[in-house]
Amino acid sequence: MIHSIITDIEGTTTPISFVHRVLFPYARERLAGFLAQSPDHPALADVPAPKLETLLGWIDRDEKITSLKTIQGEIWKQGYESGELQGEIYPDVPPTLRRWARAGIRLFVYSSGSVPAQKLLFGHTPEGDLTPLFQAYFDTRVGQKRDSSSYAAIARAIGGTPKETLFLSDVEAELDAAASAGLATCQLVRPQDAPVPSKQHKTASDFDGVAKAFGLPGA
Ligand SMILES: CSCCC(=O)C(=O)COP(=O)(O)O
Ligand SMILES: [Mg+2]
Repeated sequence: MIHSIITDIEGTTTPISFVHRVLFPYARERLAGFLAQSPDHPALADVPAPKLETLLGWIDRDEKITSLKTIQGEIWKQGYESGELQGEIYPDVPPTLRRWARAGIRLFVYSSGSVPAQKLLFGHTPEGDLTPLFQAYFDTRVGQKRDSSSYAAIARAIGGTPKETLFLSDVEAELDAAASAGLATCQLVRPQDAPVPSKQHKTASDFDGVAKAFGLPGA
């Protein structure tokens, strides 16, 4: 019986194209301005000089480095607050999350994006503010998403039994790490994002498929 669900963002609730073609370029284009305006921002302390080139390289290699994720989140904040950015969510996600929350299932987010960036994305969707649906948010400060210790730490933080906690992601290595920590897992195989379907984990093409696979409230 699943009592808690932890969801990834990119490729799971949100198209990969939105992250790579909208969010990342938005931050990349404004990075030099951010460095000029906030040279003493604490997240820059861990960035080796030359800072602009280092950060641009990290973005280009899609490095999941906490200081980069913090800085991207700071830049996206201006975009969400001005209305230039709106968080893209797959249409099956909001109604299914609402059904699960109404059934008493506790909902959490774990993404490489910073917690403030996660809240901005779910707080500014075409369906309105989805943040009240989630009990807590986790990012790389808890550990990297391919390390099983990250899932063990999240499971301890949220309480309950790991096997009654379901982790949703499109990335098999993340699901392997979560399964090693004893969590139930399901791979989202979104046709638009074209991931390689796992042979080790249950798969679903949308959140309603997750509901069917685990006997949860669905459409
Ligand atoms: C918080 S939205 C931006 C997502 C992001 O920066 C990222 O690197 C995607 O990571 P995920 O762990 O959600 O695949
Ligand atoms: Mg993902």
